This record gives sequence, C-alpha cells and structure tokens, in this order.
Amino acid sequence: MLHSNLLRLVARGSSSRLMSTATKLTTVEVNDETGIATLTMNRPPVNSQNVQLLLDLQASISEIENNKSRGLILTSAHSNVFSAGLDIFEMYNTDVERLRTVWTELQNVWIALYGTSLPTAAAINGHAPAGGCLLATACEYRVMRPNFLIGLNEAQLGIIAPKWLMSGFTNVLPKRVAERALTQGRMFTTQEAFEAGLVDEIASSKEEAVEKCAAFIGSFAKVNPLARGLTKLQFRADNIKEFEKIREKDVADFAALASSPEVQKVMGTYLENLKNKGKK
Ligand SMILES: CCCCCCCCCCCC/C=C/CC(=O)SCCNC(=O)CCNC(=O)[C@H](O)C(C)(C)COP(=O)(O)OP(=O)(O)OC[C@H]1O[C@@H](n2cnc3c(N)ncnc32)[C@H](O)[C@@H]1OP(=O)(O)O
Repeated sequence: MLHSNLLRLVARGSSSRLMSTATKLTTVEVNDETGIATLTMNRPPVNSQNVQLLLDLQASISEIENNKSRGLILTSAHSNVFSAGLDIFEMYNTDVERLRTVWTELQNVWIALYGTSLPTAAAINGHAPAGGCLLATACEYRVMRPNFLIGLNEAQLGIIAPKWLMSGFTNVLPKRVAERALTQGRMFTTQEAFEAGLVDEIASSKEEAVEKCAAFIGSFAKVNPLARGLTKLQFRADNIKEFEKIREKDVADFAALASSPEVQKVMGTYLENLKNKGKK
C-alpha cells in the first residue's frame, strides 16, 4: 500500500513517475525505464537553502535510497540558478538557535549526499555559488549549462568555509588549483570549470544535462552495486571520518561566528547589495 504522503502522478509520458512526498520544495521523479531518480530543487527564485529546503532535500535523498533507484540526479526547477547557497535572509537578525539549526541541516544534507552509496550526478542548469557548489561537488559527476558561474566564493565574502565544506571541491580539483580558487573565492565560468575539471561535461540544455548525467549513472549498469558503493565510500571515508569528529564543534563555531556583530554587518550589507542589484 502506498504511504499516504506518496502521491503517484504521471509525469513525462508513461515511463516516469513523479513521486511527490510530503515535502514541497523538492520533487522526485523516477524514470521507469532507467530506474534513475531526478531530484529537483524548487524554491523560487534561486533555491536559496533555508531550513525547509535542507530538510526536504534530506527527505528526498532517503526516499530515493529507499525506493531502490539506480542513481540520483540533482537539478533545479529554475531556468538560471541551480542553487544560490544558504538563504542569507534566514541567517540575518536571527537567534543563535536558528543559526545552529541552519548549519546542522546543511551538514545533514551534505553528509546524506556525499555519503550515499548510490551513483550521484548534478545537472547544473544555472549558477551554483557557495552552498550550490557544495551540493554539486558532493555528487560524483557534474554536467553544466554554458555561461553560468560555479565556485566557493566564501573568501570573497570575508568568511572561511570549514574543511568538510571544501572537501568535495578538493576531491575533484588538483590541490594547487583548489587552493588558489578557495583562497581567491573564485567563481568559475562554465567553460573555466570544465577546463579545470570542476565540471565533467557541458550541455546546451537542462534536458541534455540530465541525459548526460543519466548516461554517467548508466555506465555502472554492469558493475555490482555493492562493490561500487563500498569502493566509492572508501574514497570518501577519510573526509567523512574527519567531519564526524568535528561536526558538533563545527555547529557551535558557525553559530558563534554567524551571530557575531561583524559577520551580521557583512550579511546586512550583502543583502542590501543583492536587493539593490534587483532594482538596477
Ligand atoms: C554574506 C554571507 C554570509 C554568510 C554567513 C556565514 C557565516 C560564516 C560561516 C562560514 C561558512 C560559510 C558558508 C557559506 C555557505 C553559503 O552558501 S553562504 C550564501 C552565499 N551565496 C551567495 O553569495 C549567492 C548570492 N546570490 C547571487 O550571487 C545571485 O543571486 C545569483 C547568481 C545566485 C542569481 O542571480 P540572479 O539570477 O541575477 O538573481 P538575483 O536578482 O541576484 O536574486 C534574485 C532574488 O534572490 C535573492 N537571493 C539571491 N541569493 C540569495 C541567498 N543566498 N539567500 C537569500 N536570498 C537570495 C535576491 O536577494 C533576490 O531577491 P529579490 O528578488 O530582490 O527579493
């Protein structure tokens, strides 16, 4: 019997199912032919990651793991943004408890995505700064549409990202390139990201990006899934262990830093600039 929260809706033709969970800011669509699930973030306008989106992402990742999908493709419902990273509005002028929750849920999403044994790929159909880049680099493969930006821009904002947040990024780039990009807070264009190895392929449309991600996941069709998954996790084990050791202290450090008057001031100015940009 279907769980009451699980509505099965016919999505594209008869070969895919849109499995809408109780969540509202993400959808999961499973292709019946390939068995691959597409997880779409849908929090207009820019998929900024508030607590609700972070919780919905976790619920969708577990749903995909539990429904025995063959792989997970992460993408966005919006035409020019994959995800704008953490919702800065939610971190501004708030209490320490809320900041602790924001950071804990960001950690939870990252570990769920980075640590899943399923094959994962990101169809990056728009800009992916900061937390957007974090999600993309937690996946095993990235396909991006042209003329967008991706990167960890924290240094540009005068803030220091913890090591776990950089670890997907440092996994995919040569150490020297990663160090320079992180110290510069560099945002890569799609072409630059492709040349550096931050993204694996470029696709001219979202559909093509999803197809290329599906082809990557399909490349494991003849590999034993248990062997594949355990091999993947061996590669990621050191980063995961290191993260587990510091995760609680990391929440406390983030809450202390983000609530400090200096960082709150930076956020206020940053938000003003974002709002004014919209008026220009
Ligand atoms: C200053 C940040 C402080 C963070 C404090 C942390 C404390 C220290 C901890 C150390 C760890 C740091 C880890 C951080 C992880 C993060 O993810 S921080 C978030 C960083 N994100 C960004 O810098 C992205 C900002 N946004 C953009 O660059 C652009 O919006 C875009 C390229 C994504 C899209 O551009 P465009 O399509 O032109 O849309 P806009 O007109 O700019 O925006 C539309 C709309 O969305 C609002 N918005 C954009 N980004 C965010 C966001 N991250 N949070 C909340 N809201 C956002 C923007 O204000 C517009 O709103 P209005 O339409 O004007 O109402």
